Amino acid sequence: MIRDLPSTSTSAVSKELLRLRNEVGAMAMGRVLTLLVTVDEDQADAAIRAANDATRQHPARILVLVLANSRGRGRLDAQIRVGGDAGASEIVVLRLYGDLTRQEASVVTPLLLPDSPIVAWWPGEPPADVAGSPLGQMAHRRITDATVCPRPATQLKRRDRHYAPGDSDLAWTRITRWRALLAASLESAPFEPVTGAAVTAEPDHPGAALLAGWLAAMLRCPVTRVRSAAGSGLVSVRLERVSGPIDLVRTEDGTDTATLSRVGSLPRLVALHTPSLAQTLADELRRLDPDEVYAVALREGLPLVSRGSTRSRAAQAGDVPAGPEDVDTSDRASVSSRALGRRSPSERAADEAVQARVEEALETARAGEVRTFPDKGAVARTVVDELDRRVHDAVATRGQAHLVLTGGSMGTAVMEDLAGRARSGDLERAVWQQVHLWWGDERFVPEGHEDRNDAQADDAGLGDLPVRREHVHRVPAGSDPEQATEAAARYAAELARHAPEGSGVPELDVVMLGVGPDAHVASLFPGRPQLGVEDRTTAAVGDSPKPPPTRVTLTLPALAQASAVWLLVAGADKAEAVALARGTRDDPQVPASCVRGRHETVWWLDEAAAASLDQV
Ligand SMILES: O=C(O)[C@H](O)[C@@H](O)[C@H](O)[C@H](O)COP(=O)(O)O
Repeated sequence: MIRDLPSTSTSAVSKELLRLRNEVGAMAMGRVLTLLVTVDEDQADAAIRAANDATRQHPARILVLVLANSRGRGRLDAQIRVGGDAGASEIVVLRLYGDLTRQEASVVTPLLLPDSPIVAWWPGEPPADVAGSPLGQMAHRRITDATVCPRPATQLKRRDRHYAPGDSDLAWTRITRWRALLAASLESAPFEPVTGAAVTAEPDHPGAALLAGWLAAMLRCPVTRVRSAAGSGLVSVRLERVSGPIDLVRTEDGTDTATLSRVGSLPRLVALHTPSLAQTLADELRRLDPDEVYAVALREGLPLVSRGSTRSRAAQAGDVPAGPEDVDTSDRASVSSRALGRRSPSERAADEAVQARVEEALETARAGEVRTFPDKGAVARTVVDELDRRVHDAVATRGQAHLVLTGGSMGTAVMEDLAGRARSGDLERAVWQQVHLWWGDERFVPEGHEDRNDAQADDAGLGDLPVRREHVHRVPAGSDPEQATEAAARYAAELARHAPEGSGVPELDVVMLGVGPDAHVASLFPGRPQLGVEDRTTAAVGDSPKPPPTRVTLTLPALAQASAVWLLVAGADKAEAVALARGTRDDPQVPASCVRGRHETVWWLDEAAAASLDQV
């Protein structure tokens, strides 16, 4: 049934909806979500069809706001579709004219279903700040589609800059099958790390960019984007491993299949099931919780992806597959997704099962791995072993390394072990002379005062390290609490002086953090305002619950830029804090739950500090 309401009002539309509900029956009560669609006139029909098809599995009220001519008198033309081709949904098309085109939120508010989740979808170019837009602020989930926008790379940068939990993009949804196939390919022997990856696709392909970002975040290895010809879409992915590459290469015969080849097994043909717009949207509507893996791929992985060469040059160099492997195509008909028609629920469930395993692995990796040792000394020795390796890697690749030290007894234990190795000649001088040392926090007391973290490091043997004096970056000292803010600013300026263009801190290779019994890290204490600082790399602390009261600390944005965050914890008095921090995430009452490295987070624990972990 279709009911047209020209030059109407939202209250008239609301009344008509109610009348139709009674006329058409109780099915209207089965709505589980409100889908808000904002679209220009020329995309309206396609968007309505896709939204209607996508909600066949999720009965919804679909409010389609068509921004017609923004000039002239304000007017609202409405059309209500229920039953028949509207399937299990009810569709309300609202054509806005004049100044109404700038009042989307006030037009739709009276038509929202009470107590039902709201999903906003922009089939065309969305506002720059999606979550901050009037409709974005109303929605629990916000769906954009960089694929259909001009300059997709710019769109992804905006998605990152204005990201809020609940955002996702259909370019990401479309590569679900590629992600499932790649994840599955790593699920069987030989089990070995991926040492590098290359994603080949046409220039500015947002799905390829997000796929590359996901690989960079998940595999924590170098990932390169290789450019194929314009219009070639997403072409292939290569995962490099010691035993040989895994290649997923789309076939070029239009059957929506790919060849998956890996050392030790015959190349096989797999269906790609490239989803239609409606299927892609339906996939997105199945989940109302924030898609954190998308956020990781977009915000942490994508910035790590490097720009490679063209496909032909990379293929000549053997860095990417030249084309699909020769495979036995006799059973192609049974594999092509066109032959399969829509994916069977079991196949979709299988994909999702693999995705869930991969995402669980990713989440564990992001929460941080735990390494437990008999005692504090063993923790310190192993930390220094690994630290020396990281320093060598960083100096070998970038010519320098930046380490952030911690105070406390763990900080002292690490420094004592380092100094011992320096005195016995076990620290390679030429390498460690390129190392810069910083502190994660400092007590704001006079220079040389025994309470200072750097004074305790000096006492532990810092001067024996083959580190240049000018590379030891001490937080400015003082005694007047009023000067702590100025000291924090000077430390921030010193960090910025050694930072790459546009960043506030140097490329921090390893940040070491002690954890207090209250789960504080650096001088970020539970519930304190410094945890909320987003626009500075350092902050002054005036009333530390742990003496001395005045301090300077790195902030979470600074710590979050670290490649690796190592939490060094020993002692039974920390066991509860460790369990708490590992059992939650980004809780300002648990500062240790708010820090993680871009590539790695490791909890280095003695057995006493790990004692409560198995009870989480
Ligand atoms: O500035 C500080 O007060 C210390 O740096 C402190 O934050 C320390 O790192 C933790 O309390 C863990 O101490 P332990 O290393 O002794 O466990």
